Amino acid sequence: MTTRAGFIALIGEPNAGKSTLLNRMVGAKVSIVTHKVQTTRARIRGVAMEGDSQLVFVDTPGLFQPRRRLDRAMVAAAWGGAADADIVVLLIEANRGLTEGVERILEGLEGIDKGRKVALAINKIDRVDAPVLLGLSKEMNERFPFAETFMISAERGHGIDALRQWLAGELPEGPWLYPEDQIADLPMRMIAAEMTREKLTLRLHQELPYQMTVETENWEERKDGSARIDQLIYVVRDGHKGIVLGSKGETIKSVSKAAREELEEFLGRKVHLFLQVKVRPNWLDDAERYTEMGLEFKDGNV
Ligand SMILES: Nc1nc2c(ncn2[C@@H]2O[C@H](COP(=O)(O)OP(=O)(O)OP(=O)(O)O)[C@@H](O)[C@H]2O)c(=O)[nH]1
Repeated sequence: MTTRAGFIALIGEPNAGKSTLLNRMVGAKVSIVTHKVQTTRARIRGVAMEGDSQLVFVDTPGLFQPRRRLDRAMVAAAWGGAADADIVVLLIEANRGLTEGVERILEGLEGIDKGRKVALAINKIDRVDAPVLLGLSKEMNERFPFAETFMISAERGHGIDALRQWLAGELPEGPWLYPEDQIADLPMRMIAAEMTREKLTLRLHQELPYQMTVETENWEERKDGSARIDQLIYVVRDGHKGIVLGSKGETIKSVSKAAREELEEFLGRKVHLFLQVKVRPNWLDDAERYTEMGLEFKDGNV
């Protein structure tokens, strides 16, 4: 059996339908997966199997906020995430066409490695007539050398199978990146920890490397419908603690706010999030905890 596996970066303007498409592609199994292959540049949004191919979808947050200096770094990281992927899928809205935002993305795509396959998926085809759609497809393909064009409706499920099958066939040959039994939804506590870890990584960019972990220590459902979540952030050195806290606790405060907001959106209710930073010098050696976190340890990298 020849297996294939690889990363697919799904990019597009806000509201293009990325989440809807992801849900379609990976079915009920949209999961936030923590793994050694997790990069700081892209986050893993879900894993799908198609025949003998494993499709790992990544998301590149930050393509659209290049205002402040930090944000520019995030945008650069986001493009790095797309460049790391085996295939990039640009999702656009049929009813909006080649907007300024799409144009900006195309300019970004021109900057990444020419060998990378970029597919175009025109979404929301239920909103336009065929001639408009064909015109847009032509215009887009004249503007950029897409490897393939798909016309889909993520919401209604049209064209999704064709896209998934094409992706499966285009991924490089190689072993699966995730054991099959890991492609299930992660427990909520782990997802919550991963959200905080992601916010930390985004906020700290490259200042703080992989040697940091977040664990959900306590989860309390409150009578008013909200949840109280306590998490511990483990760093390996004393010096890292200061970086995570930031001056006057600014960094941890903004991380906490961002993570809380995402959790509230995810859970659909109010969340009280409490973060604490602890130094645990030898956590890398602690195989048991590692397994608990769903991580694998290999060659000194996480
Ligand atoms: N008519 C129509 N609406 C769609 C289709 N796919 C997605 N939508 C709608 O478009 C809106 C945005 O979809 P999302 O999946 O949240 O878009 P997104 O790209 O993840 O958005 P951000 O999270 O803001 O980046 C939602 O209201 C969807 O229901 C489609 O095929 N047809």
